[in-house]
Amino acid sequence: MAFDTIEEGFEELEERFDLVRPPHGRDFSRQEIMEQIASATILCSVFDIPIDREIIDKAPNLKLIANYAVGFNNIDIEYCREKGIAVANTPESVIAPTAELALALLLSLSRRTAEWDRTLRTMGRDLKPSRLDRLGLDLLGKTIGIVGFGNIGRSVAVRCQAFGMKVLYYKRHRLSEEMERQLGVTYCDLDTLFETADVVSLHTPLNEDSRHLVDADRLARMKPSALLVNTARGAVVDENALVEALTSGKIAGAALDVYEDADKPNAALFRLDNVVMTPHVGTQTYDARLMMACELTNNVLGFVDGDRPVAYVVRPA
Ligand SMILES: NC(=O)C1=CN([C@@H]2O[C@H](COP(=O)(O)OP(=O)(O)OC[C@H]3O[C@@H](n4cnc5c(N)ncnc54)[C@H](O)[C@@H]3O)[C@@H](O)[C@H]2O)C=CC1
Ligand SMILES: O=C(O)C(=O)[C@H](O)COP(=O)(O)O
Repeated sequence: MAFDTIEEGFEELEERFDLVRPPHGRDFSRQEIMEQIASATILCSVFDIPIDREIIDKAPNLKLIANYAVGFNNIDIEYCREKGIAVANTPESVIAPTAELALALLLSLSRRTAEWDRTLRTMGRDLKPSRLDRLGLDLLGKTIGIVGFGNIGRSVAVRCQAFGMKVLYYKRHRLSEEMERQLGVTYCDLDTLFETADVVSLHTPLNEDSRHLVDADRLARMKPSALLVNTARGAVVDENALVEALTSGKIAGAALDVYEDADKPNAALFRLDNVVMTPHVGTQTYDARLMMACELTNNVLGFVDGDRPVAYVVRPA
């Protein structure tokens, strides 16, 4: 699939609206948005540019913010409510790709594929591992604890069950026992989850309850053999505490797609071999990009025409 095919997802927007787009291959900067937004009624936003009061106040005609992401921690939701600005996101298209990346990272960490790749490239054909070098971890029979059991968390659960893992989950509002039975998952409180799981995978949005949900105390509760996977948002984890836990052997490893400081990894992480890292690429697939474009377009058209469901985070006033 080529990039042009992804563009098809935005075609109806191009046809219907006076669309102001950034140059091919990059996003508008914050400054550019501030300069161009004065007459806009609809803003299509991306997760890494905060849509805060300062930007919103520059757009007196703004009626809808259509986020090109499911996570909306980049948007001042309360201020949108106050101003009667609707907000929509793209929940459907990100589920499978993000769940797949969580599994890709977990497998890379548990089987040390990134380490082996680096070593093999360095040593070349001379590499002949001894039978006890860099032993990995089987997932079969292990327990995964999923924190935040929404669309992506559940999708990760199903994939882990296919690997023969037991699934514990935590979310703020427990599922019914019948639903837990159907899904084959067990609810437990956060501390028990961190103490019991062989793998902890994070899938909460970033909100006031989840900021630093994984702190020094929770990391200290984990088994020394346990692995942490974060494809949610960087600030769900206290990254300094994580570096300490990884360095001191409190936990065995971490697989990270997101980072606390504007998605830039703490420099210490680069020196740790028990860490696998990707640069926030949960939805970096052709399929996801096309679907996200279609979902965003659908939200905008549904808002304007009122003829189809829209994935609202904040409904129109
Ligand atoms: N790495 C990447 O590229 C991507 C990251 N994400 C992140 O994943 C997050 C989850 O996405 P979805 O599963 O689609 O969202 P969702 O809304 O379907 O599920 C979120 C779940 O977390 C629970 N939750 C909310 N606050 C919580 C808290 N403080 N403590 C514990 N549980 C809490 C909710 O009850 C719900 O079960 C997004 O908000 C986004 O930040 C999403 C897509 C791509
Ligand atoms: O959906 C979310 O939430 C995400 O984190 C995004 O999928 C990230 O998407 P891009 O901004 O990388 O397009």
